[in-house]
Amino acid sequence: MSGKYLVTGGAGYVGSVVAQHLLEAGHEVVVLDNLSTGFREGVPAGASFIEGDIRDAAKWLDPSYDAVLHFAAFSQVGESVVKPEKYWDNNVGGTMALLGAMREAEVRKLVFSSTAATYGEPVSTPITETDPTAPTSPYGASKLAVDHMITGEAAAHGLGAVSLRYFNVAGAYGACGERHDPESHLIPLVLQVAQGRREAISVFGDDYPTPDGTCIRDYIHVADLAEAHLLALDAATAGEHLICNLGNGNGFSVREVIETVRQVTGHPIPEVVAPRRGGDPAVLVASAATARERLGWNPSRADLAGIVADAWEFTQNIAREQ
Ligand SMILES: NC(=O)c1ccc[n+]([C@@H]2O[C@H](COP(=O)([O-])OP(=O)(O)OC[C@H]3O[C@@H](n4cnc5c(N)ncnc54)[C@H](O)[C@@H]3O)[C@@H](O)[C@H]2O)c1
Ligand SMILES: O=c1ccn([C@@H]2O[C@H](COP(=O)(O)OP(=O)(O)O[C@H]3O[C@H](CO)[C@H](O)[C@H](O)[C@H]3O)[C@@H](O)[C@H]2O)c(=O)[nH]1
Repeated sequence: MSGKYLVTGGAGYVGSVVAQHLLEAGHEVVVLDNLSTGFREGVPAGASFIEGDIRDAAKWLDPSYDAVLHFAAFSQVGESVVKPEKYWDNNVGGTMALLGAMREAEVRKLVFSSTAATYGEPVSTPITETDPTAPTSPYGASKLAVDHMITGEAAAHGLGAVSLRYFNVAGAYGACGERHDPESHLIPLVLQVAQGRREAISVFGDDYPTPDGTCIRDYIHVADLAEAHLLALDAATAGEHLICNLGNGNGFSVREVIETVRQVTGHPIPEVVAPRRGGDPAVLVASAATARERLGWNPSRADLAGIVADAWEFTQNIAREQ
C-alpha cells in the first residue's frame, strides 16, 4: 500500500537516497530541509520540497502523513567537539519540536537516523544494541539523547519508532550521493585524491592496536541502508521503540580502503601519516542481527570494491556537471 511520508533532511546524502527509494516503491514523498548542509538539486525528482526548518515542522505536518523519516541533523563529529551547543540546539532541540509537531498532527510513526557514535569506545566487537552507550563526542551524545527522547515518546504517547544506528555509510545510488562541503569522510576524500583535487590522503594515526595500525570501520552501502528504512516503516509498532544497528559486520582498515580506491580508480593515491583524530575508536564493527531478525533486512552490497566503485562513478559525474 502506498503512503505519504515526510523526509526531513531529504536534500542531504542519506535522506535523498531514501527519498528516491520511497518514490521508486510508489510512495508520496515530501522533503523538508533548510539546506544548511544539503543541496536543492539533491532532492529527487518526484518529491515535493519544502525549504524550512524542522523546528517549524508544525506548519506543514498534518494527519495526511503516514510517517516521518528523520535525517535532518548536524553530523560532523569534530565540529561537535568545538561547537557542542550547535549540536544540542539542532539535533536535540530540533527533534523535540518535530516530535511535538507529530503529536499535534497525530502522525504516529517515526524512523530516525541514529549512529554508531552513540556507543563510543566499544567494550566488545561486534557491537550489539544492548552494549553500553558512552559517546565520545557531543554529536554522539546528541543522537543518544534523541534516542532516549523517542523511547519516552513511544512509551508515553504511543509513537511507533525505529532508530537505525548507521555505521559508516558509503557509496551512491544513481544521481544521489555524498557531497558534504567541506568533506570529512574517508572514502569521498580518497576519491578526491584520485581525481587530482587533493595531493594526498592523511591517515589519521597508524599506531592503533589493529593489524596495520590504522582504524577499522564497517562500511555499508547507502542503498542497503535505504532498504532498511523501508522495512523499518513496516516494522514500526505503536508504543514500541526498536533500535537496530546497520552495518555489514566486516571491518576494513583505513589502509585497506585506500588500497581499494587505488584498485577501483587505477590512480596512485599518495598517503601521509598524520596524528590521530580526537574521539576516533580503533575498531567499530556492527552486529546487525537485530535488523536481520526484526526488519528482515538482508544487505546485498557488502563488497568494499563495489561500494567504492559506485561512489567513484557518482564523484566523476558531479565533476563533469561542474
Ligand atoms: N553519513 C554517515 O556516515 C552517517 C552515519 C551515521 C548517522 N548519520 C546520520 O544520518 C543523517 C543524514 O546524514 P547525511 O550524511 O545524509 O548528512 P547531510 O548533512 O548530507 O544531510 C543532513 C540534511 O539535513 C538538513 N538539515 C540539517 N538541520 C536541519 C534543520 N534544522 N531543519 C531542516 N533541515 C535540516 C541539511 O540541510 C541536510 O540536507 C544525519 O542525521 C546523520 O547524523 C550519518
Ligand atoms: O582524511 C581522513 C578521514 C578519515 N580518516 C579515518 O577514516 C576512518 C573513517 O572516518 P570517517 O570520517 O569517514 O567516518 P567516522 O568513522 O569518523 O564517522 C562515521 O561514523 C561515526 C560513528 O562513529 C558517525 O556515525 C559519523 O556520522 C560517521 O560519519 C576514521 O578512522 C578516520 O580517522 C582518515 O584517516 N583520514
